[in-house]
Amino acid sequence: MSHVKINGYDIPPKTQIQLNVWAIGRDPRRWTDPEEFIPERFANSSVDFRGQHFDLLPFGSGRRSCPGMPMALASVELGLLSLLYFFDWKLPEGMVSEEHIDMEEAGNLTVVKKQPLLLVPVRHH
Ligand code: HEM
Repeated sequence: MSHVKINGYDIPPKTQIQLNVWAIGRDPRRWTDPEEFIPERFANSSVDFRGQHFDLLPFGSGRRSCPGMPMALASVELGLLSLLYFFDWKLPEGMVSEEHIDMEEAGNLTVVKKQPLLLVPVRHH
């Protein structure tokens, strides 16, 4: 690739660039209440996750985007569906409100929950 200039920044050939998609996903100029868990925000939205909209890039974009996307979608949807369809979920004994769930994050290049999520499954099917 040749030398390019983007937004006033010089990018020499062979530079590796890391996009901060975490920050894009929490940008209040792009998202309403970005820190809130509102999955319905995607229900009637034209923003798609397959790499065509740069507001949301869980699988990257372009020719190096994730080739495992179909497998990832099937695994996540099937896993989540099974957990939600077959079980109700209770807080562990001693925890009275979901506000007590520690949502602190850890990590740097990838982010994980600092404390594991502890819930009690109650089978109902
Ligand atoms: C929810 C699950 C997954 C997420 C969020 C995810 C996300 C990503 C992202 C963000 C990239 C980098 C794209 C870029 O550089 O622009 C990537 C690359 C890649 N992913 Fe995934 N991925 C997932 C699951 C999978 C699975 C299940 C496979 C294989 C079975 C897979 C195989 C790959 C490979 C081989 C690359 C490198 C592609 C390249 O550099 O050309 N991923 N993935």
